[in-house]
Amino acid sequence: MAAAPRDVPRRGLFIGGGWREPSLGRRLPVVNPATETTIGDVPAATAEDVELAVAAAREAFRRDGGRHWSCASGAVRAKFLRAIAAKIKEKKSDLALLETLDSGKPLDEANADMDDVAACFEYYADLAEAFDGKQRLPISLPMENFKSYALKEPIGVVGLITPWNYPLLMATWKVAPALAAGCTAVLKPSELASLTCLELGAICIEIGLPPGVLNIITGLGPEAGAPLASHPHVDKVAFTGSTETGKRVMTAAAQMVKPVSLELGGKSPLIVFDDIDNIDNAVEWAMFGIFANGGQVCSATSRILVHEKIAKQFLDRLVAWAKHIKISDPLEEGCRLGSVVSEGQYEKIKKFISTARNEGATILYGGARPQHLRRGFFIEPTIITDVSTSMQIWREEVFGPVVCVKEFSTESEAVELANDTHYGLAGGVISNDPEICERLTKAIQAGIIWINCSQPCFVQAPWGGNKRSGFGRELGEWGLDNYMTVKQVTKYCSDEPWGWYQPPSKL
Ligand SMILES: NC(=O)C1=CN([C@@H]2O[C@H](COP(=O)(O)OP(=O)(O)OC[C@H]3O[C@@H](n4cnc5c(N)ncnc54)[C@H](O)[C@@H]3O)[C@@H](O)[C@H]2O)C=CC1
Ligand SMILES: N=C(N)NCCCC(=O)O
Ligand code: NA
Repeated sequence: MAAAPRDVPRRGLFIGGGWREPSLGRRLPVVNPATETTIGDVPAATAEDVELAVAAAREAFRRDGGRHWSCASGAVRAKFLRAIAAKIKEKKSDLALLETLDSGKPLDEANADMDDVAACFEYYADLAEAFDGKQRLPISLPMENFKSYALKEPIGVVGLITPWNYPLLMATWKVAPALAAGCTAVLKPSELASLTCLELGAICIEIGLPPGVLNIITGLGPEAGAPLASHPHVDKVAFTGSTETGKRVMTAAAQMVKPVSLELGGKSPLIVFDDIDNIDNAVEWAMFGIFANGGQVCSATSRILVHEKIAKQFLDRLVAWAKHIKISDPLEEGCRLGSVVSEGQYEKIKKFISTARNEGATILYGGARPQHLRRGFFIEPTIITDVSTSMQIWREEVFGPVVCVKEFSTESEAVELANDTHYGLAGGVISNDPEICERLTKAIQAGIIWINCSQPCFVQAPWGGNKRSGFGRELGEWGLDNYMTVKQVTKYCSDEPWGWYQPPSKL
């Protein structure tokens, strides 16, 4: 069922509008995690290539005084963004297939991701267009001799470093607003899943994006990501990934006083109250919150807090539903749980499960490789109970299909448990009582709150976290602001002298 290697295009680095072999000539294998087979390779960029990519982006930013890109009207840039969206739609099934082969995610999910990718390019095309009309809004001042307005300008050359869980979608969340704003960019996708990002390079060629506006360099974090984060000619870095790497990126950027936005890990809570009418609806959202994309979602609701009155019933239903999930080769029809992304991630998840067991938690369901799958990095949906707040499984991000469940008896206990984490990306509340929902919305320390659901994601709404989940917001209008700088313009509009100093005395 796996595609033969010939189905995976062989690409170079995408720099200055064309393909380029990496300076050191090295390539990295592409592994299909569902079959453990090598299906192709991608170039491994190093500092020399980063240098070339940043230079190409800089040249594109300034070319002809920015007339064709950075200073062009939003409508000009919107045209290119719409052309990219149209190509994504045209190539949707090929792109989704590559995404699945590279990452192990169910094909249905990869298809949905491609819809989201196209929608994101379209959304930022609309914002780019609307933006021109919103520029130079006057600022009211207390002195009528002065007139002032704010000019939003593209921040410059941006470095975009992205993860493997939604490879093309996470890149798009950055590329689309950055380009809409008039920035030029160097994208560094994750070495664990780079194929679809390289195909975005092919699309840029097809639609005639001006050379250097977007550059795409695949390679390892320390070799290709680090020199990008620390580069003196990169004006801003936007990063999504682990909290550890986020700290490194921020440290590197700090040396140049370079702004960063960081979308990092999470350990998000989903709180289920006992007033609900339909336990199965709650269970389904709880499942979607942790088993979609194999739980490899930064906002996964990986800690379920359930009211003690319904805990037994909830867990019985959760196990019943979990047993029913189709776990298979991700290309198989109806698959709902594919493999995790890599052997490293597989080993890491298994270690989390064994540590939970050793620390005294109960593996209520799952916890192992499914018996019918002999190859591939598959892990059963895993439900863990008897969890205490000092356990690793309560505290650390697993990034796999593993959820821990804890009971609570009062609302204030639920809030305390929900906030008992260094992270603050998302949180969910399932309750029939609007007042409970309202109180919890305020009480949960997180950047995203879901009420009676978990994980829906809309390009129009802000996305990002607090605490050690990072800062800055992607998507919506906020996503555009990430790539803009605000310039104050103030004009003195009077013929009268300012009158602060005494004029030199006349003879
Ligand atoms: N919050 C999220 O969205 C994600 C969280 N993770 C978590 O992180 C763990 C480790 O996964 P990784 O793939 O290693 O994530 P990572 O955070 O190291 O990788 C994210 C991106 O950063 C790049 N990178 C790595 N080191 C860098 C450096 N020193 N400077 C600049 N860029 C660098 C990587 O090449 C990749 O493009 C996972 O097990 C998971 O728990 C992983 C991916 C996404
Ligand atoms: N597209 C959906 N459903 N979710 C996106 C999650 C992005 C993240 O893990 O940061
Ligand atoms: Na891969």
